[in-house]
Amino acid sequence: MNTAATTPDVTTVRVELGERAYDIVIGRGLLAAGGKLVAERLPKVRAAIVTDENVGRLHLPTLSASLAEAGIDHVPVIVPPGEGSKNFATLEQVVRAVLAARLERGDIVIALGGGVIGDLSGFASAIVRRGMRFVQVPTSLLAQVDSSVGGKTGINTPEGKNLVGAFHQPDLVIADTGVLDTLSPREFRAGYAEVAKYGLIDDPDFFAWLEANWAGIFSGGPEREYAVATSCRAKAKVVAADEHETGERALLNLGHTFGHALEAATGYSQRLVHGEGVAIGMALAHQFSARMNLCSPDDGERVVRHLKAVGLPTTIGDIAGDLPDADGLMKLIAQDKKVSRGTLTFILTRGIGQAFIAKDVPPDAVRSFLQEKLEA
Ligand SMILES: NC(=O)c1ccc[n+]([C@@H]2O[C@H](COP(=O)([O-])OP(=O)(O)OC[C@H]3O[C@@H](n4cnc5c(N)ncnc54)[C@H](O)[C@@H]3O)[C@@H](O)[C@H]2O)c1
Ligand SMILES: O=C(O)C(=O)C[C@@H](O)[C@H](O)[C@H](O)COP(=O)(O)O
Ligand SMILES: [Zn+2]
Repeated sequence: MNTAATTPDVTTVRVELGERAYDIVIGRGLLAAGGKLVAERLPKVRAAIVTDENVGRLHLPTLSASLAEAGIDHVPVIVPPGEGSKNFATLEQVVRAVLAARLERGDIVIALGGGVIGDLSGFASAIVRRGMRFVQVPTSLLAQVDSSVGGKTGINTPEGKNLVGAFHQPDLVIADTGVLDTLSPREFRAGYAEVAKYGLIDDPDFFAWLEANWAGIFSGGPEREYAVATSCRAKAKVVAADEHETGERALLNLGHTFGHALEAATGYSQRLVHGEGVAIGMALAHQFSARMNLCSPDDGERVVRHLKAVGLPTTIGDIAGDLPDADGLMKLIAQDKKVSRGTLTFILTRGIGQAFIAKDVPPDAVRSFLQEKLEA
């Protein structure tokens, strides 16, 4: 069970994981209270703040001042922005900087940034001294609604997305919804794909609410806090029930089997950022489900209509430049972590909000579906 306590300014969602339970604190302007929130829960720690050049320029001074005010000694570790930083070289940079600062096992790594920074520095915190404490300060919409929660950390390799990593839960998540005001429209849209995902998995009412209210999320109205908190509650519930993805957590992978293959195929570059891959992947998952007579084609059309309305890509053809052929994409899909004894698992659907885990999906059906989509 997850509990949530709401005040006018701050919403707290608890991730119920026994002795590793933690709070997600959500509200506008929380960055300046970051030091206090950390000190209340983790007294007398030192910290490394890992961030990227963009977020560091915009938001590091506020967090740094608030840590100093709370008496938390800290060092910044700044890496290049973008998916390309989820690699061994940047992991080494972060690990070495944390060691050089002589942080102890009980000290903290703070991820100040989007999902790239969270995944990268979370993995560093999992392996330095066999596991340090970790605080997520997510600054992208995607990180606030998804990647900062649940403890999946890791890096990419040319073979595939997130293939090297560890489950390592944070001790605290501080989501200041105000910092999203500086996010580019493209990155905001990309993060929105993961918000829509929660509706499509098992909450058709939330999807319908999003269809009616998405503009308020983008413009920074109260809809934004509601969408972040609803997404965090949905994710916290799944993570509490299945922390290590032995079962239902795989539902959070809706759209990701296709999406991750497309991200690898585009070299983890700006040609396709993660949330865009997820948007295309969710459209494909609904269309493939209709092809397999699991849901109505109308469901796929509704998903595409909404994702397009917010400006997200929905087809493979929306990706600029060359892509591998269907066999090349199938090779990438075969590296998916849901593959078991060589058979493919996809998250498919019986309709809006009715996703399910489909094992033993016939590869020939996927290949011919992809062939058709590549030619469209
Ligand atoms: N661990 C998980 O459960 C999980 C879940 C979803 C996604 N992910 C991972 O998250 C990554 C994608 O995260 P992302 O979309 O946040 O990408 P990102 O971290 O690359 O951030 C996107 C861009 O926005 C910039 N940015 C971030 N916050 C900003 C702000 N407030 N103002 C201005 N610019 C800002 C960054 O510098 C970057 O250029 C992928 O690697 C994906 O695999 C992990
Ligand atoms: O937390 C999860 O579980 C998810 O699947 C969330 C996804 O949005 C996220 O992209 C995750 O990193 C994908 O996990 P992976 O195990 O397929 O790498
Ligand atoms: Zn994702």
